[in-house]
Amino acid sequence: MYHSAVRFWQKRSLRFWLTSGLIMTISPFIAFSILTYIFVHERIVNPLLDLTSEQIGILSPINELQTTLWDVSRTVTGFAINAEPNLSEEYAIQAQRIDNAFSRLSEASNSAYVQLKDDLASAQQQWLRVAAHSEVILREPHTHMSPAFGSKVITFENEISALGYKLEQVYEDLQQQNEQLRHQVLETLEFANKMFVLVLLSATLIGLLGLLILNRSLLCSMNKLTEGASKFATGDTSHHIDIGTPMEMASVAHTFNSMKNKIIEQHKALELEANMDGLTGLLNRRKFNEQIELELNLARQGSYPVSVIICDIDHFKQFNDTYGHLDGDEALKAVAQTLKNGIRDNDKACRYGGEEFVIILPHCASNAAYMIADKLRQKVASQMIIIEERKVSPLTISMGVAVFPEHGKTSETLIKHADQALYKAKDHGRNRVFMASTDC
Ligand SMILES: Nc1nc2c(ncn2[C@@H]2O[C@H](COP(=O)(O)OP(=O)(O)OP(=O)(O)O)[C@@H](O)[C@H]2O)c(=O)[nH]1
Repeated sequence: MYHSAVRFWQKRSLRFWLTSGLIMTISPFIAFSILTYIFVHERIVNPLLDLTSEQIGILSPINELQTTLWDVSRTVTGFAINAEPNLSEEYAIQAQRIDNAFSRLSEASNSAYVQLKDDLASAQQQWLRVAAHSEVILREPHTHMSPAFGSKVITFENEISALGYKLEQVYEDLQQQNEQLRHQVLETLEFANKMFVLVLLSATLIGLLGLLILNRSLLCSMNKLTEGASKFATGDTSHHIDIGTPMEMASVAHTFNSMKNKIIEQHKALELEANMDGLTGLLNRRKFNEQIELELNLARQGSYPVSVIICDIDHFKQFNDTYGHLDGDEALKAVAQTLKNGIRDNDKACRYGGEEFVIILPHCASNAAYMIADKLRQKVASQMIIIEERKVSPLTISMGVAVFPEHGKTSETLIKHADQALYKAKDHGRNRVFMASTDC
């Protein structure tokens, strides 16, 4: 379990870690904006909305009060004019309704502001006065309108008008405040919503921008580095990793490029060493075997001749015996240099072994090959060997020439025929060139 969890995390990419880091960085801002949004709703918007609902709850009983008050006014003045006894009962119902409305109002305005409570309390006092006046009028057993009764009715009308006016004032004030409050709540709500969306959007945009910057600066460079390294690992040595930014990655890329160039140089040096004969500087036998196959393949495809010349220094044992092995090495180097200098750039001179050399001449038919071989032979024969700053007699070489395809179609048969021609040259007195015969 622990190991699989470790493996899971180890397999996560750099992009994963960067994205996670970025999300973790912006998440406090998002959390903060969500909490602020909730806070604004819970602590500001919702209480304000409750308050407006409460005010609406107050407006309706006030409205009912106003209507009933007009009914009372009609009932009492009606009684004063007509003295109908059933109006007293009607008044009692209306008064009860007003009392109920006042008690509902006092319950509903529990958390309302002080001014409203004062206004309602004063309205209730006024109502008590109106009720007292009403009861006095309704108790009066009159048959005609006396001046005293008339003055009571006028007082009642003044009181009830004042109460009606007062209630209208309270109603309008409350309605106005309610409108203002509702407007304020809606503005706050709109602002909170806008801020919330703005914070969320900017956090997302910042996150995306951060990802984009990281992607361009780090991940792209990282990908270039990985791509360069894998190309190099698969043998593409020409690919150059080009990273400008960030500085650290550019430095890694520069170091990688330098390291790659160094490895290429070392590889070339090793390859050269592996293909070269240490003493003479010519290609060695291993490289010759590779090269002859290559040239013969090309010649088969291009249908052109390839000549092979095998050379062997004459009486080299004797030279060694006379001057010593070290001077023999010097002589071998001198002969090798003469051979190399006497051929074209496309031709290949190799040390076949001991004091034996082999030369590959692509695009060279038998006549030309013979002439080249003889020219080389003459050059070697005419070149004085210098031993310890004194000239000694030149060495001579014997040579056998075989040509693809007339003397052989494979490297083995070509070498075999060239070798046989070389033996003939030795047999016929050395320092000469022999062409392989087609019948051997
Ligand atoms: N100094 C030196 N001598 C070498 C080297 N490789 C081979 N030899 C010598 O070359 C000589 C070859 O002798 P042989 O095979 O008898 O041939 P030769 O004396 O040249 O006689 P022919 O080929 O018949 O003319 C031997 O004495 C080898 O020791 C080398 O790298 N350096």
